[in-house]
Amino acid sequence: MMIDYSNFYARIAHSPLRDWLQTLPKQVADWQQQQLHGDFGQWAKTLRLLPEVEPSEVDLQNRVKFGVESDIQPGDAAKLQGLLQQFKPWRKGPFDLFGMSIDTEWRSDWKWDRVAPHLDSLQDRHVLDIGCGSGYHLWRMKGAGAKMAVGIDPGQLFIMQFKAIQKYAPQAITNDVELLPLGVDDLPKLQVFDTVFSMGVLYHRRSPIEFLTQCRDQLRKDGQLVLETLVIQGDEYSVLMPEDRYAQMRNVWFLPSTAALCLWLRRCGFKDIQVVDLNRTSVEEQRATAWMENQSLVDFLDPKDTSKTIEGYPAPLRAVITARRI
Ligand SMILES: Nc1ncnc2c1ncn2[C@@H]1O[C@H](C[S@+](CC[C@H]([NH3+])C(=O)[O-])CC(=O)[O-])[C@@H](O)[C@H]1O
Repeated sequence: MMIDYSNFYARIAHSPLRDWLQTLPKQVADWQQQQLHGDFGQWAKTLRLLPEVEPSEVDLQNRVKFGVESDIQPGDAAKLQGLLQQFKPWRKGPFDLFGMSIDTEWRSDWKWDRVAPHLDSLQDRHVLDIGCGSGYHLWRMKGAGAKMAVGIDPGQLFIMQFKAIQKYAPQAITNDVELLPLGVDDLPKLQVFDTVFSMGVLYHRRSPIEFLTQCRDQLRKDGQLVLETLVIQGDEYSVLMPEDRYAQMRNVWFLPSTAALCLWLRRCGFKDIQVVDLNRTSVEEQRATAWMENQSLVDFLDPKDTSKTIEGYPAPLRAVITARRI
């Protein structure tokens, strides 16, 4: 029932991430022993049943695609589809495996398209994605030239989905892209990453200032932060805290204006702070699909006025902000 991260530990032993080995293996071992989700055993079994298939083609530059239809026997294709459906709901993607499209709730590729033009080159960089979900963007970071793309996320179904996709990545890539079962509070101050992404996480944190400080503590000097989060319209003193749910999401705490967020970033030790994108989330970008059959954004907006959530707050508006560590 264990997930084996020993290849990853060996991979980072001779990399700038080597100091992580002082805490990481023990944290992961404790997690495997104590904190596994009730369905984890079943998920691990599903993972082991996935058919062995070698991809003849890989595309991480325009999409996340491993293999084409002719790489896989029809029987195995049906088996693959059935097994991957056991990891529903698939929220972040889409993924293209041997001609099969995993059509996820989110078009995470659209988010990538908004972020990518504003990145310092990822060529040969060590990159961290805090709260990476199923790891869709990790693959795109690798596709953009990163030496290593490492994600952390405590969501165990996301980890299983990532492992299922990773199984079909060629060996040369597999070792450079990893998702670790950690929350942001589990990270030591590594101060080594060239780029730190955190997309869709800040509003889930009770203490956003502490969170921004934790992001900074992973960056080397002059390293780039890429922050994507929900914002509201307003001046530098405007911040929304929902009374309870926001667009039906629990655990939503602070939605600042972009001006307030820039102020927070200045106070947290960042420079070169730029709001590079502002986007109202559309019901085409976040919607129910065959791979995520639950309710989605259209159900979370006021049917009479879609500029509002069903709770009466401004509908989701997302900003991308880049900054560098002082
Ligand atoms: N303490 C924590 N530490 C790290 N991650 C956490 C923590 N708590 C929750 N998460 C993770 O943060 C992610 C937020 S989703 C963004 C995914 C991707 N980045 C995207 O931009 O599409 C957006 C949303 O669901 O609202 C989830 O995968 C959580 O498991």
